[in-house]
Amino acid sequence: MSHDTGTTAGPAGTPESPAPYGTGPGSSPGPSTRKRVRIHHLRELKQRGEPWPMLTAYDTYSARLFDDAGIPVLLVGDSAANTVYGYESSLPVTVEEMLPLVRAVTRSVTTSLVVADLPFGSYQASVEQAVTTSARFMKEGRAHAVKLEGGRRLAPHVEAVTGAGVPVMGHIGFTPQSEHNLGGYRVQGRGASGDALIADALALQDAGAFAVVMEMVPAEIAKQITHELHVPTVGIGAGPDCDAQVLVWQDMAGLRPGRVPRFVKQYADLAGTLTTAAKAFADDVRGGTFPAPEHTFH
Ligand SMILES: Nc1nc(=O)c2c([nH]1)NC[C@@H]1CN(c3ccc(C(=O)N[C@@H](CCC(=O)O)C(=O)O)cc3)CN21
Ligand SMILES: CC(C)C(=O)C(=O)O
Ligand SMILES: [Mg+2]
Repeated sequence: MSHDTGTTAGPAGTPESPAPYGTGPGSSPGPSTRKRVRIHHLRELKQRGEPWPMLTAYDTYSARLFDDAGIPVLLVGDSAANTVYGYESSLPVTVEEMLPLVRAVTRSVTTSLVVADLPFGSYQASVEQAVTTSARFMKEGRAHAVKLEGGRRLAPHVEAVTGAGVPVMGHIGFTPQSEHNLGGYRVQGRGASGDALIADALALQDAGAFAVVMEMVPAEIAKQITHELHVPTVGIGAGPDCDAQVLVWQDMAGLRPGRVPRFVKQYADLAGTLTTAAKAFADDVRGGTFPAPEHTFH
């Protein structure tokens, strides 16, 4: 049985109720004219063949900027383990560390749909644990949806969480929380394992997932899965044929120090900009030119 019509997406979208986004590249309608992005809008974009962007966000200023820039979906990723907390991998981050970030982002947006990434160990143990943790992210974090990693084995969890009224985004391919089981940061679904990946994607859709992230998957497999699913696919290192693309914002904006994965495109050099600004501030303070009269109260 398919649960994909969902109970949380509201009335089905019609051609007469266009999505708040999807008016072409570079479109950025003003905040006052935009309504909250809903799951049915994302499916309408898929039906129209219009790719959409997703970015991570972990704090208020970035969330407000991306909301105003017309990014329809923001993910409070467990990549916060790396980008916020400085852990070596995403495994150590906890629900207690993620919840305040989710709350900060949902408090800051008017339009973007906010997805909370469930951290490692907070949902795998049982369907009950998955429902309980998801409810915390909705109730305390005010998220609009949750995301969890895993394929067929997690289908019962996805079905239970969806049944509880919480939209679920799946995540297959390279799933960072399973790094040690997968043998490191490697492309998944090459050769014969491509069939397993297709089965995973279909199982998540049948369990009620409203979208499926595919990370580090060969482009041909990602294209096939995208055509077979009626819910949107979101690629990260999964080629150009996914319905949507996601990047970690500090990777995309060049804030992350050091080498970035092959799937990242850097659209800015925030690391260079911030370093230059910090050095200029330090020089001004040391040289006695800051604060100037205009920064001073009398
Ligand atoms: N800042 C950040 N960006 C991410 O994309 C990200 C996180 N953090 N944290 C959680 C996971 C970890 N992810 C990662 C991290 C590293 C590679 C990586 O090093 N990939 C290499 C090797 C590929 C291979 O061996 O085939 C690459 O060049 O893409 C990939 C995904 C994706 N997620
Ligand atoms: C990269 C995305 C898909 C993610 O799971 C994260 O940021 O944690
Ligand atoms: Mg994640």
